[in-house]
Amino acid sequence: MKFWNDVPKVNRQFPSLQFRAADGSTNYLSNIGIGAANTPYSRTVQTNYFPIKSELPDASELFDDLLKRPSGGEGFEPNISGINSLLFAFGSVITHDVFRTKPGDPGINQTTSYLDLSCLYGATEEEQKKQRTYSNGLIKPDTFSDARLQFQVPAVIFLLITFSRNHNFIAKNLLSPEVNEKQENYRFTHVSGLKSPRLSASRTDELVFQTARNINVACFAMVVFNEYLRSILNIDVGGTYTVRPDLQTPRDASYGNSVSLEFGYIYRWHSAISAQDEKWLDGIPLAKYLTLRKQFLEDLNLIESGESSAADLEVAKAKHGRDMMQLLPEFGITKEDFARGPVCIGYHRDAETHKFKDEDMLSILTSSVSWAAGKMGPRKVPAALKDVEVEGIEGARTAGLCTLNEFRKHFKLKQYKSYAEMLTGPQSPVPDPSVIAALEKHYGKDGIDKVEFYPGILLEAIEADGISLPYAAGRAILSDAVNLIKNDRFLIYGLNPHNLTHWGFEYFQKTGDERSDGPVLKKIILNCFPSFNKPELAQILKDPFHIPK
Ligand code: HEM
Ligand SMILES: [Ca+2]
Repeated sequence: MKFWNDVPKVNRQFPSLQFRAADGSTNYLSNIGIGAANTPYSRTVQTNYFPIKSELPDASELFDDLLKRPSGGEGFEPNISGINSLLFAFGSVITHDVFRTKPGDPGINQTTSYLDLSCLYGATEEEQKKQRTYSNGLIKPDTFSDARLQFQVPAVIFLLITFSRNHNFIAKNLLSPEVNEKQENYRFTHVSGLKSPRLSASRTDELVFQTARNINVACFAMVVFNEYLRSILNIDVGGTYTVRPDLQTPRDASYGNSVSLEFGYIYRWHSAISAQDEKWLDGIPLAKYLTLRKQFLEDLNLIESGESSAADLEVAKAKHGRDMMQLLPEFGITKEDFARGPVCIGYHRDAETHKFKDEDMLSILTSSVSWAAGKMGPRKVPAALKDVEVEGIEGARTAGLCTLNEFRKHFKLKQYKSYAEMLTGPQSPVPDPSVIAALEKHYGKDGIDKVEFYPGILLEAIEADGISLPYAAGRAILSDAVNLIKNDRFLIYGLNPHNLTHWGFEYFQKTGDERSDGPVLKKIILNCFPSFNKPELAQILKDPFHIPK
């Protein structure tokens, strides 16, 4: 038995497969498709609740009565933990990295179930190609792949673009003489006459691109561990306690990861949107855009299912293009902006450099640090997101998700016996009678066991600790984070100097830089905006997801 156990029975490390596939496949070789883009979501909780769908509450009325934040700034209350809008902008980058529900088919995830910056690099080979320059491992400046994000608040886009700049910063460093020649023995280039590998220019590009991508994803993961998860758990961001799974023993698991439908709902944190971001949302014609997009995607589904022809595809694309062009002026976006890739509302790329202005990016990122995130709970979702939420509620029904009590049972939490119990918590010792009345209207007088997982998960009483999430969400989110990270072989085994180079191994870590005191996001921003690398900026970014005291 002793000898038998020495060799892992499912081999998890494969030195020649040190780069991620564009679509996330081959992360776990015993099941190469697990977590790949365009595969089914998994289900976490089994349900015994199969209601007649037509008898369920009307989703639009549910939103108006239970989810909608009173408008005009009245409904906003700050989150007591002092967290800011930037935390949720980063949260949005994370959630869109792992959830991209197929319109019209909520069981399918169109992106990779791994934290791999798929919103930046693309979630398929085809999408990735569009991001690359195919020269020296660089990607196209200041652009990103996932067009869903272009109608999000600018902080989300500027965070993603910071990681785009970080990629090119890394790629340039890998090819510098200090790294490529001195430290890595011409790992990336061929120099005739020297003992260096015979690499073509395209092989150099591929090696630098993929290595830079791995280092960039390591940086992203490090912000998740060092700043994001610590802020969520309310652990001192400057402290030494680590939540890095690759430093814990045993470094095991890696079954590959397939995110679940339920977690895609748990992470819909629209109720935390800041008052400033809510105001911004009210100023854009989001509903018009979503209607256009829905029509287009329905057309695409008909084509995919064989009900329409390839010629119809061209017609649908041309029509969508025309419709979008008409809408652009309302968003303040020019045709030139749009032609250069996904846009950022209110901001323009320079015609020559194709880059956003450093000042614009930093102004948004630093303002978001000082904007309070919202308190969660009933009636906290900005009205502008009504269509998104109605679609969400209906999608959860189509997918046959469980009830709130079934979800709680799975996570070994007590099952509620009444609406009052569900709404009572440290921050709401006396539940709001009008919320109870609305629940009775929709789910019946004693309908607690019928409250659907979604929107139920948004309505529960919120916790007093961490970032004051609703109870079940706060409990479950950690299970998801652990699986997401511990089942990714690149994060568990791949963060080493052999895969990432010695320079890269130092760069992604909190203490590997000359600014050893700081969080990783601060380091990245200071590196990517060198002319703004000043003590004032460093101070603002020291604890980037909390409002400065
Ligand atoms: C003002 C900011 C935001 C806007 C305008 C927005 C908008 C949207 C829209 C339009 C959708 C429908 C799916 C799609 O993207 O096409 C969506 C879904 C979603 N949102 Fe947001 N959102 C915002 C902030 C956030 C934040 C802060 C989070 C979490 C930290 C979040 C998490 C999600 C998740 C998990 C989904 C489901 C994604 C999927 O399954 O495809 N969103 N949001
Ligand atoms: Ca991903």
